[in-house]
Amino acid sequence: MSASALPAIAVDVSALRLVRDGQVVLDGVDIRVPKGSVTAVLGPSGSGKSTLLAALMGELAPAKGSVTVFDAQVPAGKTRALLALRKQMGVLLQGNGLLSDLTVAQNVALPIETHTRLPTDVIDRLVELKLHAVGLRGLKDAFPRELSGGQARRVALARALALDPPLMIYDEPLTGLDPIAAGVITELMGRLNKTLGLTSVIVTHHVHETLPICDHAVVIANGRVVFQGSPAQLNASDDPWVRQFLDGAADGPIAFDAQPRSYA
Ligand SMILES: Nc1ncnc2c1ncn2[C@@H]1O[C@H](COP(=O)(O)OP(=O)(O)OP(=O)(O)O)[C@@H](O)[C@H]1O
Repeated sequence: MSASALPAIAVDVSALRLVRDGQVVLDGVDIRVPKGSVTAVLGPSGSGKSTLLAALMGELAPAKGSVTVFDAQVPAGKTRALLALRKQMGVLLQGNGLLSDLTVAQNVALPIETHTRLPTDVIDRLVELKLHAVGLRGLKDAFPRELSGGQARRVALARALALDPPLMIYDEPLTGLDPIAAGVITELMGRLNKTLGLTSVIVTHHVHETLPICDHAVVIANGRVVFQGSPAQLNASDDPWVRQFLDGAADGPIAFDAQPRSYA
């Protein structure tokens, strides 16, 4: 699908209920991710952000409701249809998942070699372009153990971009990085979204670092969406759930040690 043929809503989550081990994690969740946006999915630890991503990637089937990505319902099970949809998603998960025995270039080449039959010289050129996009062309022959945390995350980002997916999904991309490396990754996520014409969904609790590159924000708490709108609207919100999360207050409606709720 060419970028211009994509629908205006990249990800549409409707009346979604997600259950893990008999416990309702999310219920009645409606989220619309506008095409071309950088959308932050925010919420306290254990609120269900990663569980939502699992549904987006077809790893967890809805107990109720639906998830569509570029107008296609996310298929259940490890089907061919799911594989095809997953090729449209570049995913940067917590931990970089780089293979330690492979060089930087070999790590980035892996998805291209797996999913295409392109000749080696074309793959080499594509890898060079992806590494250039994250500012690491000079490190193509390095091994993961020789990289700093920020460099390793940039390599993982180049690999996530390898197949030119129109949708990027980031799960806690700033975790474990020092403030400078976190700033570099944040700037890259925003710049790549713009220059490559992507849609990005960033799951994070790094609110203040991430919001400046976002044009849409969703806050999840207590198993539901408590806010959806622009970063300016988020900052202006006086909703007690939103305020407690943004201000990092110990007292408020969000329980510090929330128990999962029973599946009714
Ligand atoms: N694989 C799993 N099996 C069973 N329960 C799970 C599983 N993964 C998460 N949960 C439960 O689902 C709830 C939501 O967890 P989830 O990891 O989605 O939250 P989160 O908002 O991503 O948290 P964090 O910010 O700490 O990563 C928690 O109660 C958690 O214990």
